[in-house]
Amino acid sequence: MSQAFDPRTGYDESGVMAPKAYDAILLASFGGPEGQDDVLPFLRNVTKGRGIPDERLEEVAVHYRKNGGVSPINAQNRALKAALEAELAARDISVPIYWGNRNWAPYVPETITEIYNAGHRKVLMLSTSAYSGYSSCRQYREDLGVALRETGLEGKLEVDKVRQYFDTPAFVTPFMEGLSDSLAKVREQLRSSGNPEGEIKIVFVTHSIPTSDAQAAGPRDLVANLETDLYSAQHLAVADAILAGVPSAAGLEHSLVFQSRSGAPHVPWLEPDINDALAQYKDEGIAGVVVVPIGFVSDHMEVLWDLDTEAKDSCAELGLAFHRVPTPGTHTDFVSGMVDLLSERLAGPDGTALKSGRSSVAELGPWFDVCRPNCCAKVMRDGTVKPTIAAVDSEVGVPAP
Ligand SMILES: CC1=C(CCC(=O)O)c2cc3nc(cc4[nH]c(cc5[nH]c(cc1n2)c(C)c5CCC(=O)O)c(CCC(=O)O)c4C)C(CCC(=O)O)=C3C
Ligand SMILES: [Fe+2]
Repeated sequence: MSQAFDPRTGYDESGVMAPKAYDAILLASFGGPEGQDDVLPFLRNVTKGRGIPDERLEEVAVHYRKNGGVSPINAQNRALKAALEAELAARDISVPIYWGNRNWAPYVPETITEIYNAGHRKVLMLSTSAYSGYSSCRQYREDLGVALRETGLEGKLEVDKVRQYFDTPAFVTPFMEGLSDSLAKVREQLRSSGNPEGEIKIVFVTHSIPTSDAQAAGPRDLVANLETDLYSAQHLAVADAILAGVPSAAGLEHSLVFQSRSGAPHVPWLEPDINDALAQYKDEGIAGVVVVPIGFVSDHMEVLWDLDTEAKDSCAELGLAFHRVPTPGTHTDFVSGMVDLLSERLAGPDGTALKSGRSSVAELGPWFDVCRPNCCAKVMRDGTVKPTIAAVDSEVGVPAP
C-alpha cells in the first residue's frame, strides 16, 4: 500500500496522516466534579454561553450530589492514563501522556501549556469519545483550536488527533465479552423467577444528540449514501460487530435507543428514549433486557445515573429482568488497542509507523485522521465557527457556510 502524502499538509486525499515523531500524547476528556462545591461551577462550564439558570442546573446537579458531588469520570481517566503508560512502557515506547479536560481541571489550556513548557512540540491527541459528531469529535478538536489560540501556542505547538475508533477491535471486543456475560446473567434471573423461556432483548444505547447535530455529522459525500444519519449509522455498525462476536446472542431481538436527552423540549433529539422503549418492549412480551452502553468509554455519571439508576428502576417497575454490560474502561483489550491506535501514527526511527495497517472490525471504518471543511460543524450564536485542529477549516471568525 503506497500512500500519497501531500508534503505541504502531511496527509493524503482520504485524510490519512503520515506518521510523525510525536513527543507527547494528550488524553482529552470531558472532566467532572470532585466534590459538592465543584458541581455548579462544573455544570456552568458544560452549559457555558447558553444562559441556563442555576435553578435548572440544580436539577442535573442532583445526580452528582447523590454521589457526594463526585463524578467517577476523573478517577476513570487517571486509571486509563496509568494503564496506557504501563502498556507504552511494556512496548518500549517512551512518549509521555498528559491529561486535559473540557469542563474541569486539569483543563486543556493548562495541560498544553505544561506540555510546551516541558519542551514538547508535537502532540498526538486521544479523546475518550469513539464516534463522529459535534459533541463526540468536533468539540474536542475545537477545545484544542481554542486553547492553542488562548495560550498563544498556535504555530508553536502542533496537535494532531488519532482517528475516531468506534470500529476498532479495541472498542468492540470488551462489549462482546460483556454482552456474553450479561446474557447469561439475565437468563439466570429469568430461570430463578420461573420464566426460563422468557424472551430477552439486547438494547444498545448511546447518548442522544439533537437531530440537527446528527444530520450535520460527517463528510457530505459519505453521508449521502447512508440510510440514516452518520452518528446512528456508526452505532448500528458497532452493534452489528458486537453481535457477530457473541454466539449466545444469535436469534435474539435487538435495538438502538438513546439516553440522557437534555435541552429545550421543542428541539428534536434522537429517539426513542431508553425508558420509553423499555415500556414498549414489556407490552410486546419481552421478559428481560441486556443494556449495552456503546456510546461511552467508561462507567461515568451518564451510565451510573441514566442506566444503572433510571433504566434499572424502569425495568423493576415493569417487571423486566435487567443487566447492564460494562463499558471498555481499562479492559486490557481496550488499553492495548488504544496503544495500537497511537502506534499507527507514531513514527519509529526510520520514519515509518510503529504499527502498520489500521485495524477495523465494523462497517464505516477505518475512520480518517483529518476532517474535511465543515465536518460536524456547528454554527455559534454569533454566526462564526470555532477554530479547530485536525482539519482544514481552522480559521476563527469565519462565517459559517
Ligand atoms: C455525544 C455526547 C457524549 C459522548 C461523547 C463524550 O464522551 O464526550 C457526552 C458525554 C458526556 N456528557 C456528560 C455530562 C453532561 N452532558 C451534558 C449535555 C450534553 N451532552 C451532549 C452530548 C454528549 N455528551 C449534548 C448534545 C448535550 C447538550 C448540549 C451541551 O451541553 O453540550 C450536560 C448538561 C446537562 C443538561 O443540560 O441537562 C452534562 C452534565 C459527561 C460527564 C459524565 C460524568 O460527569 O461522569 C460525559 C462523559
Ligand atoms: Fe453530555
